[in-house]
Amino acid sequence: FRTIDVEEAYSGARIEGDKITLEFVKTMMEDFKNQKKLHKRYAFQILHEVKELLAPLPTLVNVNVPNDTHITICGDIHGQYFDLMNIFDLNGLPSDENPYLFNGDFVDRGSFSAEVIFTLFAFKCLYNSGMHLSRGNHESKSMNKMYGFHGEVKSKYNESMAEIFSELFCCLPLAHVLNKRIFVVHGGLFSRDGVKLSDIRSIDRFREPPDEGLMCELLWSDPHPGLGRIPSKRGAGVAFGSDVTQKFLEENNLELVVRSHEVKEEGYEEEHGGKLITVFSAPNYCDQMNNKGAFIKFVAPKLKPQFTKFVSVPHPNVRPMAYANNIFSWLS
Ligand SMILES: O=C(O)c1nn[nH]c1-c1ccccc1
Ligand SMILES: [Mn+2]
Ligand SMILES: [Mn+2]
Repeated sequence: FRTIDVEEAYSGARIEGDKITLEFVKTMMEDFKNQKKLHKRYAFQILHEVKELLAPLPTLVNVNVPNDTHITICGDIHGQYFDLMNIFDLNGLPSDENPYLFNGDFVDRGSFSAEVIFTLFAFKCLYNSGMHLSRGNHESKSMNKMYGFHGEVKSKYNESMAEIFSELFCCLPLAHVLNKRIFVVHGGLFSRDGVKLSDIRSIDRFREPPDEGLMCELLWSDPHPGLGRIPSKRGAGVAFGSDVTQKFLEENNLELVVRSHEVKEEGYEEEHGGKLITVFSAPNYCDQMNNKGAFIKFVAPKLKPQFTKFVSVPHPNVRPMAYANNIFSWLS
């Protein structure tokens, strides 16, 4: 990226002296609010830097939340940049003192996905322990080609940048554990008993999500209110019951599963007798679902979930899926 010159006429956010600063990120967020694009030089610089932070991470990341501090968990954002800005208005900007964990599905569907992911990645570069990112099933090349992110990046930036995003998504961790007690993952649990945290840590995540196995199920599974396992309506992952959640928690000495991946009318839902929480942070999803968004704040040492619900905010007149290039994806 250092070989890309920045024209005099460029009036947008600039990274001075090779260091990403809070001032740069704030200016970039303002530019994005005004539908301005980040200069390719700085865009490639963020992607280069964040790869160096993501690639060395373990596939299962242990996050420590010291006593009397907190962490905020957000679910699917799906390119709804103006609702992401609203979350930061409600709950403060990310920082080492106000850390966030975004639990996958940052992109696709909403037509401001590039702005969402550049903002999340820039905060990761700025405050490494203030921004944690889990992979969702939409952080994948096949989904991005069908549901808009690939087309959006090609349209706003270029094809090579779209390829770099696909590479970067393969570096994202697949799950996090807060204080060795709360398991956070985008999709859910498994088609077999006996999965240990060490099995998850051992997954080779540097690939597109497979159609079956632990990595697929972490990104695709859904809870169901009954017992046992039934086939998933999505054709990937499994629908797992409250006994499956209970057994997984017991076998791994955990207290709670927090996952996302499903729209919820109130933005969140406590299921499986309170042992599993779904949190979804894209309000009025696709400009049509009329759902609320939510985020969860956990304060140590109790780590009792504190829910905040919120409604959607206005956004510029660009419809969801505006960059999807597959007519069938407009029909779904
Ligand atoms: O696009 C979504 O809403 C979504 N979020 N997670 N998974 C999906 C999805 C997957 C396949 C087909 C349709 C939606
Ligand atoms: Mn989703
Ligand atoms: Mn999902």
